[in-house]
Amino acid sequence: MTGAAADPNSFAFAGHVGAFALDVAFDAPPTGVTALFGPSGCGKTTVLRSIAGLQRMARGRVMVAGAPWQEGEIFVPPHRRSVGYVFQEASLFAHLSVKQNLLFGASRAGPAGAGAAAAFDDVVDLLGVGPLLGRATAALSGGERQRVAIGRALLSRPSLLLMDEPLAALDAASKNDILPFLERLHGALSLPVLYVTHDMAEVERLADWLVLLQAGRVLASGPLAALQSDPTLPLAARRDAAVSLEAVTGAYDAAYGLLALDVPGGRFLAPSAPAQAGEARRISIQAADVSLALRRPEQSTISNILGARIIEAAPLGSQELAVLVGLGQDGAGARLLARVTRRSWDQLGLRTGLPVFAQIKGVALVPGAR
Ligand SMILES: Nc1ncnc2c1ncn2[C@@H]1O[C@H](COP(=O)(O)OP(=O)(O)OP(=O)(O)O)[C@@H](O)[C@H]1O
Repeated sequence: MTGAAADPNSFAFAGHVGAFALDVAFDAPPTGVTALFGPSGCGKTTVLRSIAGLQRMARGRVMVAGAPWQEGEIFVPPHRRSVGYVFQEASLFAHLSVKQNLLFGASRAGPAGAGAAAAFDDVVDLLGVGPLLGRATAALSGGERQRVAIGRALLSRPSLLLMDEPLAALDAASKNDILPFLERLHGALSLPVLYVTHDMAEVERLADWLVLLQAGRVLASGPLAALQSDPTLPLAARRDAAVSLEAVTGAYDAAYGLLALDVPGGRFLAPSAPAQAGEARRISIQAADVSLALRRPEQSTISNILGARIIEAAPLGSQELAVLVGLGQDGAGARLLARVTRRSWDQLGLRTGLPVFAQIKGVALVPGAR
């Protein structure tokens, strides 16, 4: 369970809550968003509560930034753990204004000083809550309440931010309002965030690292793209199975509104608003939009046709396969999933190690700057 070299965060719990058995162990990188993803009832909230010390499992180990919060006889009580906790429903103090709610968070961070004042302004800016400071919390929308709750959690200067489905209670419009703030947060914070969700679109927009949970166990954990592209994991069987890749923008073709996006081993073209070259952008490619050919197709309407090599395949039911390909002649580039029928697999004689051409029908730019 050793992760990144610098102060990895590691978590392990085993025990029961009522009849539910939990047995998990995973690491999270020192900064960035780790999504805990899995079906309802798989234990996501129980894991967060155990990390916060609100739940004590029979066995547990919690290391945050190199400090033991739980290990053997050590059990740091919840109020001594440096966590910010954001819940599905923002629990703000109704008798306090927005500013007073935020200051309450800051008061938990220790003595106020110049640094604390700067942090207050930064957090207010980051979350766009400046215009709300004088308001009563009853006068806020759901999305605004969540932004204040996140701000309050951040101002307590936590070593770890826990977010339990912070968008689940919001309607689609409020969700879309708040996602850009979360994305900004992602870029600006140098602390680890554990983010519980069962919405894959949120994972794709916000997460760098993924922990897949199922029935109280960890199915897999690792970098987002590595888990998304693993044809043997349940993610690959979803109709919306997709791989997120970190691309760098190239030239913009204004005549056709197409942006070049470079990834290791290949270049994609995607419809886009004008963009500068040399910017990091996350792109998403759905497995259902990737097909494979033995020869480079000519006279195709598909403009993204890249040389690749088959790395691995796994059955999806009885009629289809999830096929992992690596871009480039040697297959060492970025990895994509292709959903192909068993019939095509047999008729083309596809197999591991075979060079192919991947035809990619749709390349989506994931919203939000990376
Ligand atoms: N206090 C409790 N007593 C008994 N069982 C509990 C308790 N808390 C949780 N459970 C059970 O433990 C299991 C895991 O619950 P948990 O809330 O961690 O799941 P989850 O993955 O967060 O689910 P959801 O996505 O629906 O929020 C569930 O079966 C739940 O019913």
